[in-house]
Formats: sequence, C-alpha cells, structure tokens
Amino acid sequence: MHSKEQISHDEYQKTADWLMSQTQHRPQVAIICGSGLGMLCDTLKCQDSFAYSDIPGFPQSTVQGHAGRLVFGELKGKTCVCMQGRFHMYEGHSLCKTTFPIRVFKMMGVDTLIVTNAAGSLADGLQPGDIMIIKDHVNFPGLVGLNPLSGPNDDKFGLRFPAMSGCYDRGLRCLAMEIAKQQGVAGLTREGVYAMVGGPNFETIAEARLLHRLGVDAVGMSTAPEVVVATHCGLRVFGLSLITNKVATSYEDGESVDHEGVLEVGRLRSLAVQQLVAELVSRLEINNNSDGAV
Ligand SMILES: O=P(O)(O)O[C@@H]1C[C@H](O)[C@@H](CO)O1
Ligand SMILES: Nc1nc2[nH]cnc2c(=O)[nH]1
Repeated sequence: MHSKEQISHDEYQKTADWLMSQTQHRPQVAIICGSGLGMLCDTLKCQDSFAYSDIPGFPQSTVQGHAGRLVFGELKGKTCVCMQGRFHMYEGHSLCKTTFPIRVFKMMGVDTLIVTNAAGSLADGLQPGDIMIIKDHVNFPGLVGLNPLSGPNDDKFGLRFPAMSGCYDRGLRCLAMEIAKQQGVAGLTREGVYAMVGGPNFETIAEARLLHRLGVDAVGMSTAPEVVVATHCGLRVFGLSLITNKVATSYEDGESVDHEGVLEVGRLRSLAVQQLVAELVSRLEINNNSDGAV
C-alpha cells in the first residue's frame, strides 16, 4: 500500500548521479508539465533529453498527454530541467514514486520548482482557459494519511514535521501576477486554492458541491504530493493551474468533462502559459548556495 514503500537516500542519489553523468546541464529550476502542457519544454535551448524508461529508478508515465521525457536545457539564462509528463497516484504509483524526481532534482542542485497542472474550476471567476496561480492547496489524500512523507523521516532531506503554511512562495506569486499584467493576460489570471483528489474519475455533482462549499477554487489529481516533498527539502515553489473545464455542480445542465477536452484547452492556451513561465524563469533570483548536497 502507498505509505509502506520507502526509497533510500542512495536510490535517489544513484539516479541524480546517473543524470549528472549523462548531461553537462546543472539545473537551477525544475518545471513539471501538467496534462496537455508538455510544450513548456519546447522553449528550452541546447536540450538533452531522456526517456523516463532509460533513467535508472524513474517511474513510467502512463497517461495520454504526458510524454514521459526529462528534458534539460537553457531558458532565458537559467538552466532548467523539465518533466514532460508527471506521475499520478491513480496510475498505481506509490506516493514516494510520484514524487521521486523532486528529491533527485534537489540533489542535482535545483533551487526552485515550478509545478503546472490542468484543473477543473469551481469558482465563478475562473473559466476554461484561465490561469490560476496557486496560492495554497488542500491535499485530500494527505489529510487521510496518504502522504509521501509517511514512514521514517530522512533528516537529510528535511524535518519530521515540516510547515506547509507558506509552501507557494509569496514573492513568486506576486511576480507572476505582475508578469501576467505586462503580457496582457491579467484578465485571464487570478490566484486561487487548488485541491488534489485521488482520481482517476472526475467529480460527482455532490462531490463538486462539497468542494465548492469548502472554498476550493480548482480541483485536480496531482501537484500536492510534489509540493509537500519539495517544501520538505527546502525548494522554493511556484504553481499554476490551467483551468480546462468547469466542474459540473448542477443535476440539470448536463455538463460533462473528458480528458481529450482537458488536453485541447492545454493546446489552445499553450503559448500564454509558455510565455508566463519563461518570463518568470528569466526573472528568478537563484540562491547560489544550493549545491545539491543533502
Ligand atoms: O497532471 P495533471 O494534474 O495536469 O492532470 C490532470 C488531472 C488528470 O491527470 C487529468 C485529467 O484530465 O488532467
Ligand atoms: N479532479 C479533476 N481533475 C481535473 N483535471 C482537469 N479537469 C479536472 C476536473 O474537473 N477534476
């Protein structure tokens, strides 16, 4: 079951060492591409890319719209590593496996993690095609003990009881809003709360109404475990959700969602998301003390 599997420090190190032996790039920024957002990798220059199936210890991506490649390259003067495809709990991966790359990135010297996802909107002010800068999350699996940090704590990575109150960096959220204004997409962009549910089914009407009443702005099936592990090991985090659909909350209107529709909105908004992320990366101030030693 999820919480029992443990991955040793040596296993993360082995993967980090293998990647560093295969590429000259030493990433400062890691980017995780959500469903339909794999094009974020296209902006990287001087790419070195690896199929997940060739990387020792890496899980495999099984979801359409998640290519399963790790891409290293330069973006606006920063060295980045980009996951073209992430791992979800509903694919059957343990939570340690879904978050495996995060600790590998930390060991490679990454300072900042940018997470993206596709999500359904529960908020009146968020329409398909809008960009939600994640202010905070509700980790539903985590609240009932399905947490990648369950099990013995590895003190080399972080504290047994890490705080999560500031896990989405305030400075980066403000910077992203400023960039959205400068790029003329402020009307499409606002902050909100993301909730992770286990999936893979989309919400029932009753579940959607419950999430809405709880103050959730957008719901998806990923991200929270990655952010918990990143915050635990001291990475600075920025997150955004591309709103791909409204979550149906009425028995009358017959609204429905499917994965192909989710991917289609990703394609339509790819340029706006790409430009926002690229400008954010270019304006990041990197903490050069991050030498990857954990
Ligand atoms: O990887 P993300 O969270 O972007 O993927 C979302 C949630 C499901 O995996 C999928 C549903 O269409 O999109
Ligand atoms: N749980 C969930 N995940 C999504 N990913 C994209 N849209 C949705 C949605 O409506 N619900």
